[in-house]
Amino acid sequence: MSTTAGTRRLNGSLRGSTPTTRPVAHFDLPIHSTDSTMPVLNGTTANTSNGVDHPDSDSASSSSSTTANGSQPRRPGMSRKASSPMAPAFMVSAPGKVIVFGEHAVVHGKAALAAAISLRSYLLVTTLSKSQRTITLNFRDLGLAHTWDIDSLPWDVFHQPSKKKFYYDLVTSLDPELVAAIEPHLEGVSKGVPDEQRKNHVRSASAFLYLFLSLGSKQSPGAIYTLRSNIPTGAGLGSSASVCVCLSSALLLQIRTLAGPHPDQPPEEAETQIERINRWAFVGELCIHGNPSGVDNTVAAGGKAVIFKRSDYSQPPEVIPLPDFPELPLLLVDTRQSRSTSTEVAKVGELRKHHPLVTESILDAIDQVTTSAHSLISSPDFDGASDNTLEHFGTLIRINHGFLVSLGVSHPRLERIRELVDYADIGWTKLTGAGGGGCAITLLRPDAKPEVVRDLEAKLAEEGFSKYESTLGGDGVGVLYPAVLRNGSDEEGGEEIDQQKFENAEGPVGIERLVGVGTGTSEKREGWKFWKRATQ
Ligand SMILES: Nc1ncnc2c1ncn2[C@@H]1O[C@H](COP(=O)(O)OP(=O)(O)OP(=O)(O)O)[C@@H](O)[C@H]1O
Ligand SMILES: C[C@@](O)(CCO)CC(=O)[O-]
Repeated sequence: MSTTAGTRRLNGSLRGSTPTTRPVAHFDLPIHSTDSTMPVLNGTTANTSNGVDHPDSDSASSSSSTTANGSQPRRPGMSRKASSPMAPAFMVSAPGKVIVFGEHAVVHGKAALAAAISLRSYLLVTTLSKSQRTITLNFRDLGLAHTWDIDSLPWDVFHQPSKKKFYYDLVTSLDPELVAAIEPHLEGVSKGVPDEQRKNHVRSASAFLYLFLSLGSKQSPGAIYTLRSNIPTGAGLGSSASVCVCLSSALLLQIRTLAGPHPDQPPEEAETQIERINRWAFVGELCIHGNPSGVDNTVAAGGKAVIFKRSDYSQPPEVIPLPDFPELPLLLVDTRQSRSTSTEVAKVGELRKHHPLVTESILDAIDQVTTSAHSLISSPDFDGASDNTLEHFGTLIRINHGFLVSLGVSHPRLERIRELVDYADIGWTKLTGAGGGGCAITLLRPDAKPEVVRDLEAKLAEEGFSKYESTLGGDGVGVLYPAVLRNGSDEEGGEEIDQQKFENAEGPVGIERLVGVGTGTSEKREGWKFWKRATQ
């Protein structure tokens, strides 16, 4: 199989260039919809005061609180129809990822090889009527619901001429003054929720607010941002990056700065849109992680598989798309041991500080492993199904895991998965993502007997591990605008994905069945459009 070998510095065309004309979305985004059938979500406005939850107020429970035990809060009410919303509801979706080679090393400027998975996050944006001046985060998986008054947010700080960033800017670090301006607005988020859980809520809320204040304005329409994800949180599968790509693309669409996606869109133009989304998703990742490399959001935005390297953080990364990344027989197993990426990344940072030479050698060796894998799949006679190729690839997987153990980012539960696979002698295993728990990938030997694989899977289940079905190398960020799936003919109209249906969809299968894109849906339902990464 062939691979495109050309390295491109993404963003190059965007960096520092101020477009003379403001790009207008090819999207047909009506600002003042007259669609009176659109449900208007009203429960949000009455319950806020300067964006702080009122856990003891009756009304707050419906819109701006998180239940103390972390269970799903009651959703924003849908009881009353007011004036028409400012725009129809729309949905965006982005995939998670697996890192096949190079996690952690990539934070320190080395290469990584990563691919999109078919587990995805979905964000429904429901725009409110003109009089409703609030924004609500309704992040169902976390049980986070919070509402802010738009007018009470620190626009003056974000819009100072020396601070103001534009949608086409390259932002590579958070501005401490802007972070400080947001902090008071995070104080009311999920008060009363246990500390560990609350930290997750605050991280997600801070990513949202930073992006909303950077990209929006005081005139932004009120909206409800409802997120559901089929990617397990904190499992190494890029859940945070997928969420950040959804937020970034939704906000950029709302301010009409994205062209497409469109089936006839020239690849270079699609690449520019992906990059624009990716840049702001990285800013969201900075809020959640502290020190991300950007590989996760790059894969979540552009999909497929890539080699990624960022040696200079003030510059865009080098990204080499791998359009013909092979369909590898991978087993994806979750330890169900949650951890935070920022903690694991910090551990390696500490190790590097105390043992600079040794740590640098390990990181260099991981780089060699990634380079070797890249050369293998780029070679003209590469055959992803041949025994020799898989043996070579598998050995690299095993070696990479060993280095990650040396860096101190494995976990006894990850080692248990590896041990069980090694005993069964059916493949090569490594942790994927940040480690410290999370997921492992196993590349199965071509001659692995189905009954042995079945026995292993049963054993893994018995010991409390779970397994995910996922294909690699799928689409990146996509849009369903408006949030209507056209199942039948035009005369029959389409099925609208409204707030209630989205919130009530049961589990991953129910969500995928409703939205029509993801692992269990063999083909995407009509209406979804994806920006396609240029491959040359
Ligand atoms: N479904 C979700 N809804 C809202 N926020 C989420 C969701 N999933 C993840 N997050 C945010 O991302 C954080 C977890 O990110 P973390 O990087 O630790 O895990 P990950 O992205 O799954 O793993 P990795 O970075 O190793 O791939 C959470 O604390 C939360 O702030
Ligand atoms: C551990 C890490 O390399 C991968 C997390 O998916 C962190 C990063 O690249 O940001």
